[in-house]
Amino acid sequence: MTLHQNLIAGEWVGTNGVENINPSNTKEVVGLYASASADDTKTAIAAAKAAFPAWSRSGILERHAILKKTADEILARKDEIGTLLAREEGKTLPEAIGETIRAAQIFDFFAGEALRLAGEVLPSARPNIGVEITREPIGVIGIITPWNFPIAIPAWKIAPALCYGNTVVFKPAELVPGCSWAIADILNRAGLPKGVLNLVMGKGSVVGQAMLDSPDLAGITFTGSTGTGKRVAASSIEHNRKFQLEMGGKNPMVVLDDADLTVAVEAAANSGFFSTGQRCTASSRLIVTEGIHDKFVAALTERLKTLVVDDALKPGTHIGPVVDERQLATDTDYIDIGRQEGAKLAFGGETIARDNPGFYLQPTLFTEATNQMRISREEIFGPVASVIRVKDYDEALAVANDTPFGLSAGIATTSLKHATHFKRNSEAGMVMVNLPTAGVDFHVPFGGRKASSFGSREQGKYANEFFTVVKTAYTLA
Ligand SMILES: NC(=O)C1=CN([C@@H]2O[C@H](COP(=O)(O)OP(=O)(O)OC[C@H]3O[C@@H](n4cnc5c(N)ncnc54)[C@H](OP(=O)(O)O)[C@@H]3O)[C@@H](O)[C@H]2O)C=CC1
Ligand SMILES: O=C(O)CCC(=O)C(=O)O
Repeated sequence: MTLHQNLIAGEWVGTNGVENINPSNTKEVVGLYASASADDTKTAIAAAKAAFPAWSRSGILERHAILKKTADEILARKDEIGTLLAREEGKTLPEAIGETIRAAQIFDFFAGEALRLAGEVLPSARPNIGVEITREPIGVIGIITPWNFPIAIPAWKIAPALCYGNTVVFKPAELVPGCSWAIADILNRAGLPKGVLNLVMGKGSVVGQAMLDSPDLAGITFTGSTGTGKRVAASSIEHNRKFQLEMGGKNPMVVLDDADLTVAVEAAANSGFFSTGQRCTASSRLIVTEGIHDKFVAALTERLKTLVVDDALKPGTHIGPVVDERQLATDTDYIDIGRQEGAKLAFGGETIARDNPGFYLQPTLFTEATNQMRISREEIFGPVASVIRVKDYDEALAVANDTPFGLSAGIATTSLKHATHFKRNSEAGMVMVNLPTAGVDFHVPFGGRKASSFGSREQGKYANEFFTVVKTAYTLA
């Protein structure tokens, strides 16, 4: 089997490989991917540092052309890369192709942004002096990504980093190196100069830790668990560098008495269970007012019965497998915790055997949950959601905001008054009205509040707040 190597200083290197396993069929090896050492990581950081002066002064047409070429190739290969994504992560093929198209759109967007780099010229408060305000790249950026969006999250960190003139050391999650290798290969062939993007696949405890320990990274952008996020924060404070964290969510979906039942059920099914619930924007807290509660639970349960859990590549599959054995154990542990806490198991709760050995779990719905239970407070990251019954809108809003997290929040209602009030008063970074809590656009800001996020927003033009630093220059005329 071909070994997919790391890209360090423009060379493909690495001899030892790790098997990338398909969670839909654990007998299938998707590919063999190199595993970098701490020393390889230091070499990659040194290469990025050496490449920074030239890349930071590169022309905007060069940056535009490379990002555009990358977007075009990803789009042209969407079926092939989408299939790879589905095989390595387990989301269904339509979801995986959709994510691949989104990655292409992100590269395309930042190809355009490279042509729109701008500053400001202001008169000084003093006569005969001009003031220029510009944004400069910050240096070498460390990018650490999770397994749940193997191409979109790398794209939305790499594309702006390069667009604004930074160089990159990129460590994807060891579980899903395939799509990241494909991006590095495409960017390399699109003409990115040596050392500007370095791919270091390998373990978080080795490669990721070597990045955290380096004094030469000017910034780290991270998406993943709260625990690792805190390590990124602590090491960044120690090394005086910028950092940006996207971590967990415990996103509420409020359903009011006046909701359109079909809209509410579709939004809840999508938020809670599509992509196997493995989205930081997933909703696992369905907060439902008394008048619609029983009808909503009955309709959602009927909807869950129609969802097919099977191999990610099989036509007709709605929910693919859980990503690996460890995450499956987390999910089933939480299902046990929910039962012990006294929530009522309304649907699912069991692992399922399919033709191929894989990590298949029924979509699982609890009712009679309270917002104090652990299943309502901790991120599960699987296809498990609970219904919390509330009296009215005011209580629903209070429960929705009563969480350590603040990434996304949804409401299903036909009341303009409640929708407007919820948009203003939800303590989340992203609010959805009559839409799932997950599934965001590629060109607008993404991020949360409280324990969900730290630092400036990702995506869209707001990405420049992290990837650049402002300079104010005064000139005597
Ligand atoms: N907000 C989100 O989008 C996500 C949230 N999560 C949450 O996190 C839980 C655990 O998932 P998990 O994959 O373990 O998340 P992690 O935070 O461990 O992984 C995220 C990234 O950090 C890397 N990493 C791990 N340890 C270190 C370290 N010491 N220094 C630097 N980098 C490191 C990982 O590498 P490697 O994988 O190679 O070890 C991976 O690339 C999930 O159940 C879910 O609750 C998970 C993924 C995404
Ligand atoms: O909801 C989405 O489309 C994005 C979610 C996401 O980025 C995540 O789960 O990490």
